[in-house]
Amino acid sequence: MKRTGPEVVQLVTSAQMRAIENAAMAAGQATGLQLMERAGEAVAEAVPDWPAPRLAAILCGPGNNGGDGFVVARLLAARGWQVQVFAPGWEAVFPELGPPGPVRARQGTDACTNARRWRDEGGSCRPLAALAEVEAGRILVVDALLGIGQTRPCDALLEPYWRARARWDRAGAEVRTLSVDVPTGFDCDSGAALARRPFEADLVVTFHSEKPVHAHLRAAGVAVRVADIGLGS
Ligand SMILES: NC(=O)C1=CN([C@@H]2O[C@H](COP(=O)(O)OP(=O)(O)OC[C@H]3O[C@@H](n4cnc5c(N)ncnc54)[C@H](OP(=O)(O)O)[C@@H]3O)[C@@H](O)[C@H]2O)[C@H](O)CC1
Ligand SMILES: [K+]
Repeated sequence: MKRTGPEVVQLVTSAQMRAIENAAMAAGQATGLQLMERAGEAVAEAVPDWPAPRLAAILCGPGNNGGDGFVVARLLAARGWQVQVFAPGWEAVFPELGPPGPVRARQGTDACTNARRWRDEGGSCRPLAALAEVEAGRILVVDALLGIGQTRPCDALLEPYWRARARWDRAGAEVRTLSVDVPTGFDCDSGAALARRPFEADLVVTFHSEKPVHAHLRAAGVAVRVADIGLGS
């Protein structure tokens, strides 16, 4: 987080963020894949070191936010977490997800590279509806459904999570939540809700600089951490 004064936080819009990323990539400072790996590493570093048994339920959306999620899945599995990925739109990479649905991940993206890497290293994916089968226990939910690219209502994406979350809470589960970059259900530049119940994160890990939505979240008492992913000042 860049401070131009003790109390002033410089916010960047989603368009400015993309311009910064594109400029860094064009200057050869980093590739998109390297930026995504650094983003995933920063999120994994923010994960509490819970004692086992501990499940990380990683919700991976169809864009590069979901790509960050596949990096986090790989890193947490390597650290001994039980990891389950729930990934709408990735049927082309994970046939076990069944026939394609309304959400489609684009092929040939950095996210797709990480989705394939998760698959090739033995990882699997389940539909979001399979959250209903997750036993109540010690659960970390990583929200990598939508990030700075969300633009329209996403209640349908979040509904399976809220249904499972109600069951876990009734069963007394210990649930912690972490959002990658922006909680799903918020517009990055206005902070406006894009869902009746946006994802509620205990912690949001964003990259390079806060966006306007983060100022709203901090004002509402949500913890926001800014990770440096090597995009310079
Ligand atoms: N190298 C990089 O670009 C890095 C990016 N980081 C991470 O990337 C995201 C931004 O990724 P982006 O793909 O631009 O956007 P999102 O992942 O947030 O989502 C866009 C995709 O989701 C679809 N979408 C949008 N709204 C909805 C919705 N309500 N329901 C379903 N699907 C939705 C959208 O589809 P369209 O039809 O709108 O095209 C896109 O497919 C950023 O937040 C970071 O997490 C890395 O952190 C750094 C490197
Ligand atoms: K997110």
